[in-house]
Amino acid sequence: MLKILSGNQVKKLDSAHLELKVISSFELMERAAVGFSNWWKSKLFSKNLPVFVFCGAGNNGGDGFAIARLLHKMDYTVSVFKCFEDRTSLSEDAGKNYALLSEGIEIKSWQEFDPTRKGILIDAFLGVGFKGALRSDAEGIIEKINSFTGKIIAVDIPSGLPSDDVLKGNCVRASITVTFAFPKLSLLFPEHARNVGEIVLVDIGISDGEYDSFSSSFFYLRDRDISGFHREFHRFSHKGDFGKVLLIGGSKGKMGAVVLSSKSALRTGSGLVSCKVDSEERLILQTAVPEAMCRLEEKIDYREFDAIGVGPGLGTEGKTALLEDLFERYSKPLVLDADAINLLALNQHLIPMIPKNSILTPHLGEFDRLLGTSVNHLERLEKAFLFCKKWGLNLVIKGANSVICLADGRQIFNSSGTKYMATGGSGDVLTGILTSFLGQSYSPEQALICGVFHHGLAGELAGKIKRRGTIASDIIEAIPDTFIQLDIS
Ligand SMILES: NC(=O)C1=CN([C@@H]2O[C@H](COP(=O)(O)OP(=O)(O)OC[C@H]3O[C@@H](n4cnc5c(N)ncnc54)[C@H](OP(=O)(O)O)[C@@H]3O)[C@@H](O)[C@H]2O)[C@@H](O)CC1
Ligand SMILES: [K+]
Repeated sequence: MLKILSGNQVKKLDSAHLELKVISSFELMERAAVGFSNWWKSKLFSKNLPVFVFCGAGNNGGDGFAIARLLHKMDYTVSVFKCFEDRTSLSEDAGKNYALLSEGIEIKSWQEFDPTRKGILIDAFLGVGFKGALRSDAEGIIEKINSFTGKIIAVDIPSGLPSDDVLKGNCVRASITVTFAFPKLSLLFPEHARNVGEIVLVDIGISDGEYDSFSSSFFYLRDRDISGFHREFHRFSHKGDFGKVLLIGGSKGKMGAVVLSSKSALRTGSGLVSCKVDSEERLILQTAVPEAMCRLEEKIDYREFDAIGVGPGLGTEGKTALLEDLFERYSKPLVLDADAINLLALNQHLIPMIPKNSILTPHLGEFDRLLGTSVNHLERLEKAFLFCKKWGLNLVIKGANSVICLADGRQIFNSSGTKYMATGGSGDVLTGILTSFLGQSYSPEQALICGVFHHGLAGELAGKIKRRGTIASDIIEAIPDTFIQLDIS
């Protein structure tokens, strides 16, 4: 997993890398620009569209000059718009790249830019070196950039966005942000989605091991990380190895939730899936998911099960005793979702009884009900951190870039997923996946890392075909393909 460092650590990481690899900071900037232009090439942007590169005086601007040079070489019509006065001294590497701009590249001042022109704008005005409140001259530049109606692509971070904090002032509204080495923390906050757009991560050759000496509790989860967290099964594996799981949920009018969770547990590989549902409603489940069994007795021996997920469609009315009884009679980590979380919010005295290392999967509304409203995502992350540490629990804050908050304090941002997953039942699918992995003897950490990533990937695969028409059942149908895509047997 990639560590997410703070803006202040970026310079130190760079210096450490330059020392280790004996390359110059100029070469590192060149790698960033080459990485950007390789991504650009892959997007096949039309050469009929002129490219406007807004460059500041620091190294972010230096990236911009280098990108302008490389795109010009690729036969694009490139103009550079200087976001600084002629008397301003540029950072050393920005100065070198400015001097390398070839003749065919038009160089103008930002005031001369006509925002009604057609083209693509590259924002290399301010990067992670932006500090404090925006100066008034910078405000004007950002307003000018944002008045452009075409596509805006931010280099490293949209100008004006602080790398580790919540946006307080004005900031470039990019539709794509191409970020170097690791995604800056603030790119992953939901309140910045309109400024950041799609995130593209460009590798600049800093290996994972080089992050070891930097401390951070934030991580970024990518597809290459996943196979290392999976368990392997062999020829002699039997149904029992794949786990016997129980899902508790489903009440009148809410049976769909447990239908989705149980199907998703089966598609994730569970050997045996049983459901504890209201007995009058059982036919719905048995018709929709014939592979699942119904357990209708009042007092189930929970110890029969390798894993239990509770909450989808459960309802809250008269269900507190069920939860309390479950906590008393089952000691393995549980998956708690939806109404199980709502019940905990209403009965906070039950929280200390939750089996250690259990997993809670609130969406933002459930999170607020459980832990109170937060003014922003940073506060939400802090609340989750304190909650997980205090009670020895794990929690997923669901959303774009869902965050896995582990009991040991690490917070892992997921990279898979799509806007098309914002559909009813998507969370019930995650509950099924997580319960299934726990039942296959994955540790809660393994189950979370694999489960959250596979869930997002299944959504991506379904969304590619169904777009806005994606429904939770499509996500379930795509789960098997995620194993193929990640080459997990
Ligand atoms: N490993 C990596 O990730 C690599 C990183 N690289 C790149 O380097 C970037 C970081 O470069 P950096 O440190 O030079 O700072 P940068 O973002 O250009 O900002 C400095 C400029 O901002 C200005 N400024 C500051 N505050 C301001 C305010 N409140 N309001 C207005 N202006 C303000 C400040 O002005 P000054 O205060 O000096 O007058 C100065 O002009 C990074 O984001 C990435 O793009 C790659 O090249 C290679 C590998
Ligand atoms: K920028």
